[in-house]
Amino acid sequence: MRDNVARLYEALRFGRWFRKPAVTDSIQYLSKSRNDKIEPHECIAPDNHPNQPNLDDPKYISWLKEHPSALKVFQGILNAAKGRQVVVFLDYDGTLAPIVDDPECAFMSDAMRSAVRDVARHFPTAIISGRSRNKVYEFVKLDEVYYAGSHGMDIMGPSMQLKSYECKYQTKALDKKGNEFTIFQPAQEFLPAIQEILDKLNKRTHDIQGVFIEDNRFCISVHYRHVLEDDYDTLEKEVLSVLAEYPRFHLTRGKKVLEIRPSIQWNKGNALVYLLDTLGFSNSSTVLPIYVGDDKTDEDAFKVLRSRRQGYPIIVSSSPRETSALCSLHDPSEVLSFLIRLARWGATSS
Ligand SMILES: O=P(O)(O)OC[C@H]1O[C@H](O[C@H]2O[C@H](CO)[C@@H](O)[C@H](O)[C@H]2O)[C@H](O)[C@@H](O)[C@@H]1O
Repeated sequence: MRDNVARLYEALRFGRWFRKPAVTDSIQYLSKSRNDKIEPHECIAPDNHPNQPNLDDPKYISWLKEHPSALKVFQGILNAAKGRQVVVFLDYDGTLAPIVDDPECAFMSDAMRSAVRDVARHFPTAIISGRSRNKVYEFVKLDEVYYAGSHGMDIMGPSMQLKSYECKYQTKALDKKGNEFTIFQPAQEFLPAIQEILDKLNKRTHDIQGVFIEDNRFCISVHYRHVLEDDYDTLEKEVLSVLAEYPRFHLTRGKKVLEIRPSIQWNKGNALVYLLDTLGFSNSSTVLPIYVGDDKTDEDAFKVLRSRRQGYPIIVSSSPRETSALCSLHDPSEVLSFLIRLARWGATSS
C-alpha cells in the first residue's frame, strides 16, 4: 500500500523547487521571487538552538505548571494509552521543522523523518499542515503517513468514504493495483477565486520589498517576515483591499504571515475528526489521539480534543501562550525526543 501512496504522489506532484534564498541577501531574493527569475542556490542552515525557553521567567514557570512538558508526563500518557489505539497527528512548520526565515527552506532533519517513520510503523499517523498537501509531502517524503494540506482542506486519507460527509467532496483515488484512497476537498469550488486572489495580490504588492506570497492551493499565505516595519501597514491595506472583493474569504494570522482562507466551517480540528472517522476510530473510549502543533491554527484541533475529553493536545512553544493544549514541548528538538520515546514504546508494546 505504501508503494501505491508513493506512486500516487509521484503522479500528483508538480513544480520543482526553484526559489532558494540568497545567502547574503534574503530580502532581495524574496522580493524578486515572484518573478521566478532567481537561480537555485543554497538555503541558509537553520539555527540549531532557536528560542531557548527562559527558565527564569516566572510567567513561563507558572505556564509550565499548567501545561507540563509531555516528556515529563510521558509515563502518564503511556498509562492512558494502554489498551487504547493511539493515533498521532502532527503539524509541520514549527513542530517537525524549525521556523526559519525562508518558507521554502523549512526542511525537517533526517532524524525527525526517521522518528516519524518509526512512529507511523506502530500507530496511524497524519500530518496536518497549512501548506499545500504536495508541498508537505515534498518536505516529509514519507509514504507511511496520511497528509492533510491547506489547514485540513485537502486530505489524502484512508479509503473509507463516509456518508456523513458530502459525497461531492470525497473522491476515490485508485492506483494500478486497485488500491483505494480517499481525497477529501471541501473547498474545491473556491479554486478559481483563489487563483484570481493570487493574481491580484501579486500585482498589488509587487512594489513592497520582501513580500513572499505562497500558493497553498486552498489558501494563500502572504509572508511578511522580510517586510520592513514601515511597509507593513501598506501591505496589510493591500491584502485587505483584495479580500474586500471576495466576501466568501477571510483572513487569519500566523507567524509573520497573513493567510487568506475560504470561509467554510472547516479547519484542522475538522480534519482531525475526519481522519479519525475514516480510520474507523470514531469510538472515543478506545482511541487515544495525540496532536502536536505550534500555531494558532492547531488550536482548533486542540479544542476538539479538549471538548471530547479525549487524548493529548500538545503545544510546541518556548514561551507562555494562551492555549487549549494540555501539555507542551519547547521546540522541534523536544518533539523529536517525544516521538522517539513514543516509537520505542510502540515497538515494545505491540
Ligand atoms: O500548519 P503548518 O504546517 O505549521 O504551516 C503554517 C504555515 O507555515 C509556514 O510558514 C511559517 O513557517 C515558515 C518556515 O519556518 C516561516 O518562514 C513563516 O514565517 C511561518 O509563518 C508556511 O510557509 C505557511 O504557508 C503555513 O501556512
